[in-house]
This record gives sequence, C-alpha cells and structure tokens, in this order.
Amino acid sequence: MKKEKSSAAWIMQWAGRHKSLYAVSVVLAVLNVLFKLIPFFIIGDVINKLLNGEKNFSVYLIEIAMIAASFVIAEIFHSISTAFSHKATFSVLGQIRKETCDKLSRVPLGYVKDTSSGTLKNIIVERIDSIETTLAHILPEFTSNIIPPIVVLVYLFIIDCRMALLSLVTVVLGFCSTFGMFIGYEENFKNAVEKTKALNNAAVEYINGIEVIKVFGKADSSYEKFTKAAKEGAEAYIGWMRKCCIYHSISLVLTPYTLLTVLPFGAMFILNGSLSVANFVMCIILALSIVGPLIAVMSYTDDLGKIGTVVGEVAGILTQKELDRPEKSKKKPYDYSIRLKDICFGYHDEEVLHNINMCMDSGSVNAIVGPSGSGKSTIAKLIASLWDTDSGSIEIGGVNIRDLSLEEYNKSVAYVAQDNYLFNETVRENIRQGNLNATDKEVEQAARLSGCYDFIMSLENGFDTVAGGAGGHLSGGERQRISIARAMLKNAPIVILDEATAYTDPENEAVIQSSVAKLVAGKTLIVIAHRLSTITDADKIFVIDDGRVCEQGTHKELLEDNGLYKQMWQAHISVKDNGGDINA
Ligand SMILES: Nc1ncnc2c1ncn2[C@@H]1O[C@H](COP(=O)(O)OP(=O)(O)OP(=O)(O)O)[C@@H](O)[C@H]1O
Repeated sequence: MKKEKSSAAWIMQWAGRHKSLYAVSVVLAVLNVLFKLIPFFIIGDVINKLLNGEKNFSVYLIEIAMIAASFVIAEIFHSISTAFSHKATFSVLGQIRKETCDKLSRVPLGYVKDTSSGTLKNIIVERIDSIETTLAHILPEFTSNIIPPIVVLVYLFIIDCRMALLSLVTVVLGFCSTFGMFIGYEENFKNAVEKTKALNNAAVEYINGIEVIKVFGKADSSYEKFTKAAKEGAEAYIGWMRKCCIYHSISLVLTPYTLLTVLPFGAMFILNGSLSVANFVMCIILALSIVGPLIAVMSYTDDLGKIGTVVGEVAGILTQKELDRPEKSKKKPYDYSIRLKDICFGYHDEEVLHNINMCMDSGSVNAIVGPSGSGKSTIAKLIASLWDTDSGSIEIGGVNIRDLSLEEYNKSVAYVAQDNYLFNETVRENIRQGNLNATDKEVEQAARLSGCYDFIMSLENGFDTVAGGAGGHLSGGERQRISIARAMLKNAPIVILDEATAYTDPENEAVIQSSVAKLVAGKTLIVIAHRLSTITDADKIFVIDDGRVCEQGTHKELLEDNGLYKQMWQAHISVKDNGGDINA
C-alpha cells in the first residue's frame, strides 16, 4: 500500500520550489534575532563597567550607539527577511490554488458534484490562505527564534550551569502549560472546521436557493438553518478557546519570569561566594534575553497544531483519483466514429447503465431518446469524458478514449449540457471560451449562426454585457443559445447536444435547428431530445429505457417496430393534435 504523505512532506514540497528564497529569509531572520540579542550583552558590559568604576562617559556613549545600531540593523534584516518569505509564499499559494483547480478539472465530475461548493470554496480560498502563516512566518521566524535562545543558553552554561538551569525553570513550566492547550486539539480543531464548513454550505445554499426560498415562503426556516449553523460555528470556537484559555494564561504569565528563580538563587550564590557579581548581572540580562524569542516561538504553536488539518484538506483534493487518461495520447483515432462496448456505469453504488452497446458512424447524426431518468444524459457525459465507465469501453475512431490524453480528447468534443454555466464575464468572453484564439469577428459570426446575435445586440451593452453569475441575467433560452455559439466556435469534430433546445420557443427552435445543422455538417452529432419531431431525420435513433438500449434504427424503422419509440411518438403527436404545447 502506498504510504500517505505527511503534512511536513507536503509543506517541504511546496516550499521546496522556492527554497533559495526561504533559505535567505531564514538566514536574515536569524541575523535579526542575533542583532536583537546584542544589546543585552552590551547592557551586561555597561553594568560591569559601572561596577568596575569606569568614569569615561564617551565609552558609555559608544555602547549606547551600538545598541541603537543593533536595533536598526535587526529591523532591516527583519523587513528583508519578511519580504523574501512573503514573496516566496504568495507564489507558493498561487501555485497550490492553481494545482487544486487544475486537479478539479481532471477528477471525475462525481467528486466535484458530491463535494458542496461551499466546502470546495472554503478549502481553495480560506484554508489555502491559512498556510500563509506557516510558510511566510513560521518557517523563518520559528527557526530564527529557536536558534538564539540555544546560543544564549550554551553561553549561560559556560558562565554557570546552575544559573543556566535556573533560567529555564519558568520557561519549561510555561511550555508544559502550552502543551495543555493541545489536549484534544485535533478533535476540537476538526469540530471547528466541520462547523465552519457547515456554515459555508448553509450560506451558499441560502444564496443559491434564494429564488425557491422566496417563492415557497421558506425564508424563515432557511434563515434559521443558516443562523443555527452560524451559532454552532461560534460555539465550537468559543468552547474550544474556553478550554485553552487557562493553559494559555498560565503559560503567558510564567514564561517571561525567568528572574523568579534567577534572582533569589543568584543572590544566594553571591552570598555564599560561589558566583561573582559580574556573572550574576550577565546571567540576569541573558535570562531576560531568551524570553522574547521563546514567546514568539510559543505564539506559533497554535498555527503548527492547525497545519496538519489544513494541509490534509488540500492534500485530500490533490490526491483524488483522476480520470484514467495518459498524459499523451497513445494512438490517433482514424475518424470520429463512436463505439460504446458493454458499458456499465453507476453513480455511487447504484448501477444506472447496464451493458450499453452503441455504434455511431463518423459524420453521422445520432439521437438518444427515452423516458426521463432512463440514462440519456449519463451516456452523453460518459462520451464527453466527464466520468469514467465502471466497465466496458468507449472508442473513438477505433481508439479507447482511455488511451487518449484528456486535453486532446476535450479538443475533439463540444458538449452543450442541459443547464449551461455562463461565467460572470461579458457575453463575448463567454462565447470565446469555445476558442480562446477566436477574433471578435469570429465570436460575432458564431453568435449569428446560433441565432443569438439579435438578442445580444438588444442587451444594454451588446456583446460587452456581463452575463452575471451562472448567466443569471439571461433567460434559459438565451443561455442555451450562447452555449451553442460557444460550441460552434470550438469547431470540434464530435458535438453532443443534451436537450440543447429545451428552453426555446418553436420559432427560435427553427433558428437553432438550422444553425445546428450548419454547426455539425460533417461532424459526428449526438442529440438528446425530448421533442421527437426534432430528430426524425437522424441517421440513427437509440431508445434508452431503464439504463438499457431497447431499440435502435431510423425514425421509419422504429415506427415499424411497434415498440417504445412508437408509443413515445404517438404520445408526442397526440399532444400536438390536441393543440397542446409540442415543446412540452
Ligand atoms: N450525479 C448523480 N448522482 C446520482 N445519481 C444520478 C446523478 N445524475 C443522474 N443520476 C441518476 O441516474 C439516472 C439516469 O439519469 P440521467 O440524467 O442520465 O437520465 P436522463 O434520461 O438524461 O433524464 P432526463 O431526460 O430527465 O434528463 C437517474 O435515475 C438519475 O436520478
């Protein structure tokens, strides 16, 4: 079994990309702390000189100037060190976010669908942000603050072992108290994280579902769900902080008081003649000097405790199993025929497609019809490579799609889904997503061909109108036509239209039908249609029932078969004859 990578290994992998920047940052941070220690040695020296009766005032002035210079130099080192570590860290964070988002495009759609958008957003934005403290601060500052106290302690041990040990007593007790904060830390942090995720999900659900909430008068109950999640989130943190509060306070009070032991025992040693006054003074000053860096170290323990969970969440995405595709295509399809061989597929544990076999010739028009929930869209998604089949294979031009790189395959397929997402960008840029190299003229031409030019021009800013999140400012039919224009611009040899005309009125449907005909000339087309009148000319119609292909043939052949297709056709015609809405 493959061993799981530790959080430290992930951090090292991420930080390793900018190791020279971090190394410079750590060295400068060490110099910063060392320069901050210099004044303590100088003060010790000044007191010794006073005790020895030095009367030359200029000697003291020079020492004071040296103290001031040490502080200034320390600050300069600190600023440069922080600048280096932040420069490296922000590019590392950008890289982690890029990898995470790239990963989402390579994992099966199921992972993204099964993880709420609130959770994913929380990981990609907030959680990744919280790695910043570790990389930009802990790495240089923790390392740099640990080294000087060690140096000082070694020096103290050289002066007097007893005093060195005494200076450590309150520090050790303070640290022990800090560790008390870690009792049940993982559990408490996980609980707080879970509650935050629940709050994020409740907020996203409340915002996304606001239309339904208003229409069905669910504002109170939905808002209640949100406030309950907010309350539980706050309680999780408050309860946890309450538990830590005593340990934290004891630690903050004890750690700085190194003099609590150094002063009385030092005085005793002077009285019994085992310690000189000069060494006593030096010990007091050095004992004070280790406090600052050690408190700085302690302030990071909380972040160090959290980092495991944070890295675990990000790593959880980065280690998701990807769609089974090679980096580079192993073979080249000889044409764009599509063959599904013994396909079985299920969402989670429930199989919804059973032994599907289909053959579509290159450049042919194919329709998939069947009752709602029979598995039509699932077949389209498998062909579009949004999921991997559980068994069986899909071949394009004689090549198993698992032997084709995802990038190359994606270029071959234009998929217009039932509910197409439009980015919160201009209509022009939304269409251009089909081909990022397309000129404005080509974008406008695609819009003309898909019958959406006129309505786009009637929008407030024409092609420069912002479509709004998920295309919220446009009607369902308008969104669909923009999606078709996007697919046209892609000019892929395989086109899948999943209920592409579902939202359109009969007039517009005729426009779209003719533009689709132009779009797919010479291409392999798969249309999923409820309105059977739109697919009567298809070269092949596949009838799906309960996850199985129950009939296939041309419109004429299927009518002669007297099967499910004929029943569906008669139902369709009778709606029309009764003056019902044929678009229903
Ligand atoms: N993401 C999913 N997770 C779990 N089950 C799903 C998912 N998507 C679809 N299903 C289920 O798989 C089955 C087939 O759904 P599919 O969307 O392929 O049917 P369809 O024939 O396209 O339906 P419609 O005509 O209503 O769009 C249904 O039972 C559906 O509930």
